Amino acid sequence: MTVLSGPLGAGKTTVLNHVLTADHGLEVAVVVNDMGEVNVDAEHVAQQSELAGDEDIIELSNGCICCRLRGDMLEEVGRLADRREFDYLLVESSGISEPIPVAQTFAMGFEDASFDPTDTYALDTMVTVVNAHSVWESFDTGSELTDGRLEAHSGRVPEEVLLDQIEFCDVLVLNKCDLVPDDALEEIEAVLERLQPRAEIVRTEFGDVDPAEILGTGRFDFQRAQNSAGWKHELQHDHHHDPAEEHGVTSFVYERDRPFHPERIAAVFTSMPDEIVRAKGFFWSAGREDVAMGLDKAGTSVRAGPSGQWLATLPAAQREQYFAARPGLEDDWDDEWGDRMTRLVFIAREFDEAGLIDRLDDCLLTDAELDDDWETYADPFEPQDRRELALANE
Ligand SMILES: Nc1nc2c(ncn2[C@@H]2O[C@H](COP(=O)(O)OP(=O)(O)OP(=O)(O)O)[C@@H](O)[C@H]2O)c(=O)[nH]1
Repeated sequence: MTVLSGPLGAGKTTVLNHVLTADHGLEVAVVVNDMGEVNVDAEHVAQQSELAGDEDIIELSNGCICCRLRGDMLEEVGRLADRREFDYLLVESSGISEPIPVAQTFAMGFEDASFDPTDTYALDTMVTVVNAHSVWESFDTGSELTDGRLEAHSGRVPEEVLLDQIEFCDVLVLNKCDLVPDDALEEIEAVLERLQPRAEIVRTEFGDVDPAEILGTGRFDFQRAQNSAGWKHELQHDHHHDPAEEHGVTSFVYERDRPFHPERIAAVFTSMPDEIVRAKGFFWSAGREDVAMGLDKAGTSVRAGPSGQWLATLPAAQREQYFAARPGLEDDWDDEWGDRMTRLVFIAREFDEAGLIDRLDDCLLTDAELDDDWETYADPFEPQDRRELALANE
């Protein structure tokens, strides 16, 4: 089976229709998840598809298959498998579906569901369809990557969901290429490659993808997909390399073991230039030695705040387990501060890297400030009891 993800209007249904009517010799069943009251998408698919009789298309409306409808989705595809013979299942997720739980549901099943998909289905390819035109416009004008037409979902903004969809997939279909000049397409692809180095990128107009690019590719692997985000790649590999720039797209890791002044760093985070398409990682904010702060910038949306634990705050026995599991971890240990430090990845286009590094360095505590009582600093980040925090969309 193949799952199609991507924001509203990117062209998922167009791709689906193209594949259903293409000549690939496979009998394809379809699941469409639409958030609307009326399932417009499924009607649309049914009209266009020669294969489609009533029973070929399952509609799941009024909920999202990444959360509320996980169990319903499995039960429906279970019934489908009992009822009919077909070769391949195509799932079109709603624009706001987060791809990881959807993939998890199919690859591993879901506790509350009576149907175990792993007996019948094999998740083969996670495809994300992106709208080349809206990405291009966002580069030009600094507007949102998603053309703002998605609703927020589980507290997240559309651009965060889109970044998840890009970072967790096997194939990226860059659709609506007819609306964008060729040289712009190269830059868009260069950014997508930075965000997601592992995915195959396929350019399409009106969803005219070769079915072999998205059906039966054998590309999906849960572990690999989960680790394939460009920012993870940067964090986990040589931090100090200077990759060749392609079309002005750079990525770099900022690493320091001195804490930030909370107000100064918050000011920088809320005013990061639009050229920074993605930023991710953790940082040390003076006065918050109890918690690792996280930074998450997806397009124009920025969040920063408490997001994880320093190993230094764990009981010694538990910490030893981490050391045992991750050789090298102990080497960076500071006698006084343990693993508290900052490590942030930035992926940006046409961008003054040295300028940003200077701005970040200006946020580090000065030698004099190191002697301050950091607890007295005003803290612009959300309180501890809320994991996700708040600089969103200022
Ligand atoms: N110019 C242009 N228009 C396209 C292309 N692909 C799709 N469209 C149009 O874009 C609109 C949205 O396409 P859909 O396939 O419905 O998008 P979707 O991702 O399924 O959107 P939802 O189902 O609403 O979430 C339709 O009017 C399509 O005709 C393309 O490559 N170029």
